[in-house]
Amino acid sequence: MSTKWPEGYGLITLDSVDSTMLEANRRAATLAGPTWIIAKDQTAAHGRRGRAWANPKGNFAGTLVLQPREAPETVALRSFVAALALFDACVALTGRADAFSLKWPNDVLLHGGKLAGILLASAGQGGRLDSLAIGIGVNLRDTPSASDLESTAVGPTSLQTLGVAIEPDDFALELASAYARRELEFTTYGFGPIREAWLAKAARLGEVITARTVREEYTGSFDGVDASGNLILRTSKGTQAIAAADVYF
Ligand SMILES: O=C(O)CCCC[C@@H]1SC[C@@H]2NC(=O)N[C@@H]21
Repeated sequence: MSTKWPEGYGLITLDSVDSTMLEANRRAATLAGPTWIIAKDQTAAHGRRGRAWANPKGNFAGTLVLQPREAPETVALRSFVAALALFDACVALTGRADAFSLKWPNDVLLHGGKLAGILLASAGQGGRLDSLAIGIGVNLRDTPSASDLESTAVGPTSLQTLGVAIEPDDFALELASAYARRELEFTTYGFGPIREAWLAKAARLGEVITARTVREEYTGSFDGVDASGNLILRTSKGTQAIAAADVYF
């Protein structure tokens, strides 16, 4: 059976935009339901911690805008929901479950290289969120050049390296459908099954990794992810639960 656009999800497609994240911010108040904003080209795409995101045409770039009802800490767990949906879409389109893995908090790796990144941004006031924007970039065809990346970053890769040519529109359909399924799982059963599924695909679980926060660096055994989505690292100074960091292998 061919994949269908998920019921209840809107779609806005743009030829060119500065960033689908900025477009999501401009449009959020006018959107009544979950909506994907997808662009063929972005002129000012950005990633986590304000880094530039290279977005050559032929790769996938989109932002899903949601109107969440939960507390902010629950809303933030959608970073794992989105990562799993990305994983699902990649497997559905390539048939290669063995090739992909997940890197905390929300990168998708292909044979250990960075295939896709996710960026979350929320808007709201007084402890209540009015909207959540989940930005997703996937190297379908091209990878950024090494000179555009930090020397310590995981090297980039693309789906093309698997010998499959996937058009952005086809990827969008598969991703939107996978996201809708994972979102339903999350809102019905909570974070538990999402966390289990994420851990089953986690890269370097049980191995020694380094997490760099704004102020500190921790190296230790990657013991898992807790019920709040924190990275659990067993270090020589004890077990650390880390809420936000860049991870290095
Ligand atoms: O790994 C990261 O740092 C996250 C990268 C997120 C990039 C996507 S591309 C679509 C959306 N628009 C942006 O400007 N950023 C996100």
